[in-house]
Amino acid sequence: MTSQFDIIRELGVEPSFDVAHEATRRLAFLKSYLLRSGLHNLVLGISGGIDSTTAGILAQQSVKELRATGFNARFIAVRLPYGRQADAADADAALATIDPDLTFEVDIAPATDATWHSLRRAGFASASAAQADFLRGNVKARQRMIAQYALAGGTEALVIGTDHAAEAVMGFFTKFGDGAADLLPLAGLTKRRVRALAAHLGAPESLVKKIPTADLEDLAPLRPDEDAHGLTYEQIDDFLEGKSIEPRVADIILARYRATAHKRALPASPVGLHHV
Ligand SMILES: Nc1ncnc2c1ncn2[C@@H]1O[C@H](COP(=O)(O)OP(=O)(O)OC[C@H]2O[C@@H]([n+]3cccc(C(=O)O)c3)[C@H](O)[C@@H]2O)[C@@H](O)[C@H]1O
Ligand SMILES: Nc1ncnc2c1ncn2[C@@H]1O[C@H](COP(=O)(O)OP(=O)(O)OP(=O)(O)O)[C@@H](O)[C@H]1O
Ligand SMILES: [Mg+2]
Repeated sequence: MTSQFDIIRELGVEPSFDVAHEATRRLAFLKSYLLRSGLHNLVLGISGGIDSTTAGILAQQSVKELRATGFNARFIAVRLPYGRQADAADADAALATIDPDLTFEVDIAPATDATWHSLRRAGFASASAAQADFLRGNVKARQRMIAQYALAGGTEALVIGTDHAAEAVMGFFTKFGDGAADLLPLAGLTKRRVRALAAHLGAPESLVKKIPTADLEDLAPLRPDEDAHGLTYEQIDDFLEGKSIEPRVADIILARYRATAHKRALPASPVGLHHV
């Protein structure tokens, strides 16, 4: 049976955290991977949340440092609102901090709505309005993936993902949506460590302290992730940092980890290598 300490090891959460060291290590990772990839650019969706702000600052810094060595590299930020985004001002603040080489804004509403209407026309009916809203949320996350990969394909770029240990342990991402990426510079970090890294890199305090939200549901705009988890990030982070955890909390996390194993693995196949 998988234990708290197996998960800590599997997700690569370090026993101690030195913010300056982590910033340097993660910048070095982005630079060396991009250099060896044969490509030149990095693409990332900027939501106005702290994860994409942090990854965006790292991405912009990494291409700047590569350019200083004579390698031609750029960071391409993408705004991907579904129509009008309630916290658009936070996305503007994130972009002002990151100062990307290039910014695109792609509205995912037409593609999301067209997919949904075609499904309905084909006879697909969801069980309830709440289920429809949830499923449409995952369609939004996958439309964001489609837009980022189209931009990457057309600009010799790699797609950055923002998954970190606190989302990975809960499987809190859309499979092949925001879970799809080429590089994960925040891997292994707890949410509080992402915030510490963001503060170290100069992110505004309002974003460092912002309430995390997937913001995928029309029926619950800006719904805090913690509502969906039924747990706080403090509890999830304590679990991942090896602290002593209330058994009820540990049981919820262990159950989520087991139920979402397929999202952290390659697709299952009969050749046996990729079973979860
Ligand atoms: N045992 C198994 N083996 C292999 N595949 C399995 C499987 N069980 C389900 N599946 C597949 O996985 C699918 C379900 O996964 P998925 O489609 O991802 O859907 P699901 O995990 O149900 O929903 C995604 C969750 O992630 C949250 N999210 C999404 C995007 C961003 C963020 C954020 O933090 O910003 C959070 C979202 O709020 C929601 O709670 C199933 O429809 C099925 O196709
Ligand atoms: N409206 C959006 N515009 C652009 N990218 C988005 C948008 N919503 C989500 N994304 C992308 O999907 C990723 C996953 O969303 P997630 O909510 O986990 O991260 P975040 O918004 O950056 O931070 P937080 O989890 O604290 O809200 C984001 O980091 C971003 O790359
Ligand atoms: Mg968010």
